[in-house]
Formats: sequence, structure tokens, C-alpha cells
Amino acid sequence: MLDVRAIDLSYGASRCLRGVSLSVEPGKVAAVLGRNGVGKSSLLRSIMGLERIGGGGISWEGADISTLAPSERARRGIGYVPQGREIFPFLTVQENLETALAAAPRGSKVPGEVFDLFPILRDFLRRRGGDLSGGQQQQLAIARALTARPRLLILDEPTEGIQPNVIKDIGKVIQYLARDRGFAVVLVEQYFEFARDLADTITVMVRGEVALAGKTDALDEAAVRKLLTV
Ligand SMILES: Nc1ncnc2c1ncn2[C@@H]1O[C@H](COP(=O)(O)OP(=O)(O)OP(=O)(O)O)[C@@H](O)[C@H]1O
Repeated sequence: MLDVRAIDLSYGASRCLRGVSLSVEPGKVAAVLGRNGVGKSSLLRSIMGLERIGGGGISWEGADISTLAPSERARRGIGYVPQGREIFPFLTVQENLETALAAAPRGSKVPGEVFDLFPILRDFLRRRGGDLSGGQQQQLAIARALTARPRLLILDEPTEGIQPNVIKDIGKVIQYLARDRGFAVVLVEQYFEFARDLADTITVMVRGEVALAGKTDALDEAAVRKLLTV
């Protein structure tokens, strides 16, 4: 289980996260919603260890990981798909996937399952990352995170700038990973419908704080939408 407890984060003098809490169990999807600039990416970066929190704590599978380096968090099974995908444009699809094996035991290979989930990547193995469409790059970014065999997957706006049919495919993969494979998933989203259809719990942030949180079925949809639009 991932347990984020009342974390604070500042960039210089500017407070970005204030007492933010979030938890997700294996097999469940937790969505984090909010307008631009409320701190969603900063929350994910804090979980991954890319930002140093100023207060509160983060534990994963029962251990406090608050002060561990990102590489150590990755080794403990946390996979991260950043906003904007961060594909290496001049490396091939195969090479992009292999970058995720850097910390894996010698002789490790890209798991065949990633090609079952995203068959297009098998066809495009020798194509350069920069030559893929936005949707294909997003699939590659998720496949690259899966290559390191995580148990927690954190995704920053996987639907951003992507065509509806690919959004649907990505939604199906996230659902499969959680429901059938027991991954814990934290998903930052701009689109309410995508999050609602996938997530077991929804946390809505406003200006660095949690404004509303709860089980998806129990949340007042109108109240959530209001926080996303005002
Ligand atoms: N490295 C940084 N240094 C200083 N300020 C930052 C940094 N990263 C983010 N911020 C600021 O922190 C606030 C939260 O940003 P963050 O990217 O976490 O929000 P977000 O909810 O993910 O927004 P978006 O949906 O636009 O990505 C914003 O005001 C942003 O300008």
C-alpha cells in the first residue's frame, strides 16, 4: 500500500503542497484531479522522490520511503510515467524500453507482456521514439515504466493531447493492470470522465490542498465538477 501522509512541499518561498494525503492499495486506482497548477504533478514527483518534501511522510509496502532517492524508489517497485512522456526521440522504441532495465539484474529483458498490452510497439521496435504519434509515445512511456516491473504505477496526465481511441486503449490497460494484475495505480488527470470511469477513489486538489476526497461512487459529481471549473 502507498500511504502519503500530510505532505508539504515548497519551491523556495512558495508553498506548493500543504498537508496532502493520499493512499492506494494494490488492485486499486486512485485519481488526483484539479485545475492547472494546483500541485498534481508536484505530488507525483514527491512520491517518486524527484522533489524533497518539507513535512509529512510517504510509505510504500510498509516502509518509510520519504528520504530515498528516486532510483531506490524505482528499485522498490514504483514506476513513473511523467507528464509529457519524456520519450528519448533519437532512440528506437526498443532502446527506449531498454533504458528501464538499467537498474535491473544483468541479462534482464523487456517483458513480452508489454507488447501484448501495446502491440503497436512490437511493429515499431526499430522506429525512433520521436517519429511516433503522441498516442504511441504515451503507450511507449507506459510500456517503459512497466519494463522495470513495478507494483505501483504513477501516471501524470496520460490522456493529454491524445486521440479518443488511444485514450480508450490506455484506459483499458490501466484497468487491467489494477484489476487483473494487482497493481496500485495513482493517476493524475484533467478529464473527469476518464478518471471517474477508472478510479476507485478520487482526490480533488485546489491550490496545493486536498479539497475533496473519497470513493468514486460516493462522491458528489456536481461538487467535483465545480472544483474543476471555478
Ligand atoms: N520546479 C518548480 N519551481 C518552482 N515552482 C514550481 C516548480 N514546479 C512547479 N511549480 C509551481 O508549483 C505549482 C504547482 O505545479 P504543478 O505542476 O505541480 O501543478 P499541476 O496541478 O500538475 O498543474 P498542470 O496540470 O499544469 O501540470 C504551480 O504554481 C507551478 O508553477
